[in-house]
Amino acid sequence: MGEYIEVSNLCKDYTIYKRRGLRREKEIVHAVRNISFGVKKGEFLGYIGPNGAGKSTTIKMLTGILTPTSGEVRVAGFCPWKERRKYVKNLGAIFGQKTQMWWDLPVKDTYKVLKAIYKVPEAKFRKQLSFLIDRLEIMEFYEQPVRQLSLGQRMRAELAACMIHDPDILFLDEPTIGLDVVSKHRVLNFLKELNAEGKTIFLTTHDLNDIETLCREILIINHGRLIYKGSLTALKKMVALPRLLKIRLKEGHYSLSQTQRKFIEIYNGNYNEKEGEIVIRIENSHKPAILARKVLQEFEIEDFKIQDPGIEEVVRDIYRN
Ligand SMILES: Nc1ncnc2c1ncn2[C@@H]1O[C@H](COP(=O)(O)OP(=O)(O)OP(=O)(O)O)[C@@H](O)[C@H]1O
Repeated sequence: MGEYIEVSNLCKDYTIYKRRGLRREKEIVHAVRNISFGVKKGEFLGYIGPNGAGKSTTIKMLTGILTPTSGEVRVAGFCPWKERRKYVKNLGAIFGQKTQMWWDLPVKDTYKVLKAIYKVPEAKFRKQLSFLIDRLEIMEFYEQPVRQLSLGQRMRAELAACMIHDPDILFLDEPTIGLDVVSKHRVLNFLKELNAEGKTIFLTTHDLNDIETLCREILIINHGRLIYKGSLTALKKMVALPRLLKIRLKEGHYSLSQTQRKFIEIYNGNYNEKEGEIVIRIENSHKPAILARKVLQEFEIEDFKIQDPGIEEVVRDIYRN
């Protein structure tokens, strides 16, 4: 195939034990079920799916932390769990929920330890470190122990840590979790820059706006199965959800008459009385112009707009199937 990341028929089962009265019963959880896909070098791939879909399990197998129940994976020519030693030189990984840094060490010492672990030559280390410090604005907390950092600072420090050895591939499992707008912006810009320079990035996140900003390709996983691979634009076309008509009522007209309520009901709309906002899905059977005219006759309107469904809605619709 010649893909940079090649995954074929990948499966992972976990065995769990559940108590049933006095007996302990064995149960198999099929976390990843027969997944196959390929990723090209330099791609920025978004790996998304609802809670418990199997995202982290997949990333753990791709980074060699977990051995699959069956199936094959090749990343940059390596089998991650069999050739982990050699493989990690090419690899940077972040698991947003856990830190990979040493809690009591100052940030700068963490980087020195990593330099030694990855045997990074001094000159290369200095160059890479100054690049990371600059882009991720690390200087302000460089001397502080990791445990004193804010979440946003820690995530930036963490991102730098996984890149000390300048790897070609990054696996990022929720790298923007809990970040404020400013920190997040910084991290996303940095990832964009890395990708533009040729790094292959595999990103997992629940933040679909991040995906929309960054990823050309997405994979969607649900109940351990791959249910979509392709571009976001193609996905939106495929799902083709109806557009939304959003109507804001004039202040003082938020409490609706019987007829107005009936109107909303007929069009299967929703009404938020606190905001004075009506939302109606424009189904194919509706003629938008006629619908708009009727709305204008029926309500005292401040403003209205027609919106395409956002990525959130498109993906939610896919998860449902
Ligand atoms: N160590 C484990 N032992 C048993 N079951 C597990 C283990 N790790 C994960 N699972 C189960 O496997 C399934 C997939 O979990 P996984 O963590 O891969 O999902 P996820 O898509 O990353 O979810 P989230 O978005 O919530 O992080 C879930 O049903 C989960 O309960």
